[in-house]
Parts: sequence; structure tokens; C-alpha cells
Amino acid sequence: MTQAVRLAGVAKTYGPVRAVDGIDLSIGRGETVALLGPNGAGKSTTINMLLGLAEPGEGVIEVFGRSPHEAVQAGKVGAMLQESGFAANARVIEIIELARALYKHPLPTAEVLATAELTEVARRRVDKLSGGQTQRIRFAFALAGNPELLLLDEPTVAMDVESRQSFWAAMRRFTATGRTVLFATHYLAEADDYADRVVVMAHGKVIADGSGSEIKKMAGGRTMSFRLNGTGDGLADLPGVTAVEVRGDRILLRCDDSDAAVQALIHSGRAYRDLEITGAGLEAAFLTLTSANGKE
Ligand SMILES: Nc1ncnc2c1ncn2[C@@H]1O[C@H](COP(=O)(O)OP(=O)(O)OP(=O)(O)O)[C@@H](O)[C@H]1O
Repeated sequence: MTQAVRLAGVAKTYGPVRAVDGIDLSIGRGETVALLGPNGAGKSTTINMLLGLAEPGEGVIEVFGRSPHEAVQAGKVGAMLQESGFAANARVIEIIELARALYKHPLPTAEVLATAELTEVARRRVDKLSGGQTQRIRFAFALAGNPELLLLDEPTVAMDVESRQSFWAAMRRFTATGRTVLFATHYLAEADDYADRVVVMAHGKVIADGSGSEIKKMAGGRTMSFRLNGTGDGLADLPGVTAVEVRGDRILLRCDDSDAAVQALIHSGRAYRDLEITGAGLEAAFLTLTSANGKE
């Protein structure tokens, strides 16, 4: 059976910026995949190309074995993009009926409302909805055509915790029916919680691809920082240390084993002060993943 999504050698350039810089990626039918990366990593550009909204400068993109444009025309793809607005005075049900009318084989209205948890507010005007409900209308709009693939660009941005949970509960009901989902996110925790597979992007490239726990392990390094009397020579060679950075009068050691690094620092007899050890955080994790893959 053909893959849901296949990208081979895909690149897209905007002026001097290589927004997507040579991506190979296949997504099987029924997978829920997170595209995780910091701002400007190329996630939106990738999603836009999969929707046929942007043309790749290089490489091949297939969606269910066809061009993105053909797949969208055939009603196989639904999307929730970062910016899409609805007429403020329209009612929820009208928006859903409009979306359904665009497709040959839409889902029944009641099913769209129930899946997106909008049944209670079906007759409410769009401008009277909460932020979370507004996001769920965008979700309802995306699934009304009964697509086999859903592409979601940061679907939970600006949602509070409760709305986020109810959004993902709605998504689970949809994926339980064997559909394929690709969603972009900045949040490692969200990727880990809701995706079967996490594809990490940075600087237009895929720098890691694995299960949430594999990615968390790769991103789970720590940073040790301290002030030092004397030079930092030789610190890079300490066990457990992956990189050394000097920031003002502090030295930062990126560690994949901070216990070993602390022991080694103590035994080295260096005169350090103000030692701090922190979790890597996502930005540092991206740096670690990026340099670990030799792409920087
Ligand atoms: N239409 C465009 N014109 C010029 N540059 C663009 C355009 N679209 C994207 N870029 C640039 O391409 C790079 C990748 O952007 P993209 O929006 O794909 O990243 P992203 O991972 O989705 O980031 P974000 O999380 O901020 O949405 C960025 O440097 C961005 O400024």
C-alpha cells in the first residue's frame, strides 16, 4: 500500500533562506506524527508544501501516491493552519455546513460536532466562543470532509491547559478511526504525549526521528555552569561533557552524563564557584540534537 506521505530530497528556498533544506520523510497510513522544532525550523513550510500551497524548489512530494494538489482535490486531506478566520457573525453550525458542502463525502454534521466537542455550542455565533472553542471549530472545519490525512500547524497554540486536553481528546477520537495525522508543535511534551512518532526539525532539516521516549532521551542532557579561577582548558575532555561554552564569566558544560561530569570536575582540582546544574530545556536540546547529528 502507498504511504500516506512521502518526501524525497525536498527543499524550498525563500530568497537567501533555505526554509526546508533537503528532507526525506515517509509517513505510513494511520500514524500520528509530530513535527517538532523551534521557530523558523521549516515546519509550516513543510506543511504548506504537503497541502500544495507552496511548491518545492527541489525533490518530490507525494500524498497517497499523488501530487499534493491532486490529493487535496480528491478530498483526502484536511488542514488546520496557523491563521484562518471565520466571519464573526456566522454560527458554528453554518461554518460546519459550509465546510461539508465543499466535499463529496463529508462526515455527518452531528459526527463533526461531536468529534470536535461543539454540539453544545452549535447555534452560537463564532465571536461568542472561547479561544479553545474557536480552535475546535478550525479542527471541525478540517475534519468535515472526512479526510484520510489531517495536517495541523500548531493546533493548540494559545490554548489553556483545559482546552488543550479537550482538543487532544477530540483528536484521539479521530485518529482511533485509522486516519493519519501530522501536527507541528514547539512542545516536546505535547509531541511525546500525543504522537506515535516524533520528527525533529531544525534549520530546515530533519535532525531526529523516533518515538517520544527516544527523542526525550536524546534531548535529556543537562547543562552545568560555574565560575572558574583560571582557564577552561581541558574541560571538553571531562567524562560526560559534550560541549563547552563560555558566557560572560560563566562556563557552561553541556552534559550527557552530568553525574560523571561533576565527579570529574571535583577530581580535576579546579577552583570553581557557583555551580548550577539545570535540565537542558528545549532550545539546548535542539542544539544538542543538532550538533550530535553533525549538521551544524
Ligand atoms: N513566504 C515566506 N517568505 C520568506 N521567508 C519565509 C516564508 N515562509 C517562511 N519563510 C522563512 O523560512 C524559514 C522557515 O519558516 P517556517 O515558517 O517554515 O518555520 P516554522 O518551523 O513553521 O516556524 P514557526 O514555528 O515560527 O511557525 C524561516 O526563516 C522563515 O522566515
